[in-house]
Amino acid sequence: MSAEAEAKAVLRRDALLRRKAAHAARPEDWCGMLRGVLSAHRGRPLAGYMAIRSEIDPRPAMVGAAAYGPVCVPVIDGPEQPLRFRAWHPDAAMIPGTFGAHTPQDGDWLEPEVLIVPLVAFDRLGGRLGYGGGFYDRTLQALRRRGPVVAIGFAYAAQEVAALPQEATDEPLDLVVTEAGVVDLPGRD
Ligand SMILES: Nc1nc2c(c(=O)[nH]1)N(C=O)[C@@H](CNc1ccc(C(=O)N[C@@H](CCC(=O)O)C(=O)O)cc1)CN2
Ligand SMILES: Nc1ncnc2c1ncn2[C@@H]1O[C@H](COP(=O)(O)OP(=O)(O)OP(=O)(O)O)[C@@H](O)[C@H]1O
Repeated sequence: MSAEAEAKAVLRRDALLRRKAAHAARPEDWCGMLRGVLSAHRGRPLAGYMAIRSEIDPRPAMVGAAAYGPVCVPVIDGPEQPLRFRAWHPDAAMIPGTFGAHTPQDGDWLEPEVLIVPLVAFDRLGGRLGYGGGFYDRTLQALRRRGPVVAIGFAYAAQEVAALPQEATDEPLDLVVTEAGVVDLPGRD
């Protein structure tokens, strides 16, 4: 393991503990800020996600967005493969997917232009730490080669860390939204 990967493993453990505590505290309106940000992107194909464990739940914002345009959620194609995205709507039949996140039982495959990205930790440069599969890095790299995308990290404010170690394959977030507001990313303005 590289030094960066080892440092990430330590940060991941600590950030997951803070995420758990934030999730257990059940903030009253955790999704209003995300809804506000997404209102600027109405009608564009949007990828959400089905929350697992203590992830902050974007579903209320996805339900809102589904009234204006296509919404999809990630499906794992295989290890070391970019994610694929299947159309989702509030009544879609869901089945358990790899690693526990639910995925639509059937439906069209979509290419999102706006993505709500789950994460374990973020920093103020748009750095993101996930579960370590590299899925979103590969996915954002592939999507950005094809056209402009907006990657919106969604997290509890408690998941912020001072600085994440950067690996060459890390794909930055364009924006980070928490239950408390839009995080200022000075390095990305
Ligand atoms: N809600 C949600 N959906 C998502 C993701 C996510 O982070 N959150 N993903 C984002 O990529 C993909 C799923 N990727 C995941 C990859 C690993 C683990 C996981 O639990 N890993 C174990 C270690 C597994 C191992 O090493 O064998 C762990 O962290 O304990 C979870 C999700 C696609 N869908
Ligand atoms: N585009 C890529 N091409 C090849 N390898 C990659 C790519 N993106 C990531 N990886 C590999 O995947 C490993 C895991 O990446 P990282 O720790 O950044 O995952 P993560 O962003 O935390 O996970 P996830 O996105 O699945 O939630 C990296 O160490 C890297 O070797």
